[in-house]
Amino acid sequence: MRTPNLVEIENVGVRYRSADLRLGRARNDVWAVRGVSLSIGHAETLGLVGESGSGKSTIGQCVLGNVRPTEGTIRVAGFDVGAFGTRVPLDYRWVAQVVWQDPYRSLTPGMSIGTQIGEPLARRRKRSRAEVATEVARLLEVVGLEAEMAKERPSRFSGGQRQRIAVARALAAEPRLIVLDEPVSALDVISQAQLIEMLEKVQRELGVSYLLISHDLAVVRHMAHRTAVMCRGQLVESGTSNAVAEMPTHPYTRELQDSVLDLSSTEREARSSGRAVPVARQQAHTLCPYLERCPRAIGACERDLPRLVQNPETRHLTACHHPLTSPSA
Ligand SMILES: Nc1ncnc2c1ncn2[C@@H]1O[C@H](COP(=O)(O)OP(=O)(O)OP(=O)(O)O)[C@@H](O)[C@H]1O
Repeated sequence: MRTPNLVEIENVGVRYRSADLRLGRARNDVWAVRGVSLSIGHAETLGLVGESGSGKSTIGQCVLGNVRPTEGTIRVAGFDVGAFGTRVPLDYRWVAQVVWQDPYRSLTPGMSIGTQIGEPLARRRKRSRAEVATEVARLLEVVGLEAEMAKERPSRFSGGQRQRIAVARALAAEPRLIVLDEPVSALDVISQAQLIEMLEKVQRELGVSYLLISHDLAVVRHMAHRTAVMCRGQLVESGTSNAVAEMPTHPYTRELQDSVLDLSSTEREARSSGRAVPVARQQAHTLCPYLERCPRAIGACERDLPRLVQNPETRHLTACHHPLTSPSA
């Protein structure tokens, strides 16, 4: 039976054990994400935005089955992904694939791209060499490259072309979901636009879903049907991409929009003045993750963790005691 959502993430928390602690010293575990609930529909793109360290990649790794959540559940196409052991089952590799920011993470430098795209094809089902070659040519065409390029190695290609090859390799597994972890941030503006257009075309034609991880709200707005905003491991706002971009209700989302670089204005200010960047006061995520930087903080913010509630005007969810569209904003 086809469920309404391909991906269901419920109340997920991930605690990393500190790797560099020597025996005899107290553990200093880090909750990278806490209390995160998200869903992704069939043929839908969910954009996950937030500054560096907000927990986006951790969510992506959980969805891929590479990181096991400490708490909560993750279901993807009927797989209980959160319950996987140390090895991701092969069957699940045909469900979820990834394209990294740096295509060299997905591509092997010394191997022709045809061999690399063909490898999952041959493993997925029995095919003759000729069938694999035909399918590789078709996939290259799907991502806007020429069939003859199959015999070339990755080093011959530009960054944008390498990302197309990485997408073709992911598509060879015939996945239902592709995690796109900062797929365009290493590219120039023109290559970014071309890659986004290609990914959208692939989605329309194949019905694949995307989890798009990015620090760039503009890219996410353009490509994602819905946007979820993360701040220090917590979800602070989510809704349709247009609503979140046009009428952000969480002050952190507004700050992200106003940031030109991948640094918050507070951090830029702090760095230029030599002040220390404020660190989260609470590890247990019992208060708003944005509290110490928020220009709109009120008494309630010092007392309780704001829950995600639906904004009556914009219809999207915001976890804020003093949201931007409240009457007193
Ligand atoms: N393997 C790990 N061990 C310990 N801590 C980790 C590990 N991976 C991530 N973290 C910590 O978890 C938090 C979230 O990191 P994560 O990479 O998920 O954030 P992000 O939003 O994807 O950041 P970036 O955009 O810089 O990749 C950070 O504080 C990070 O230092």
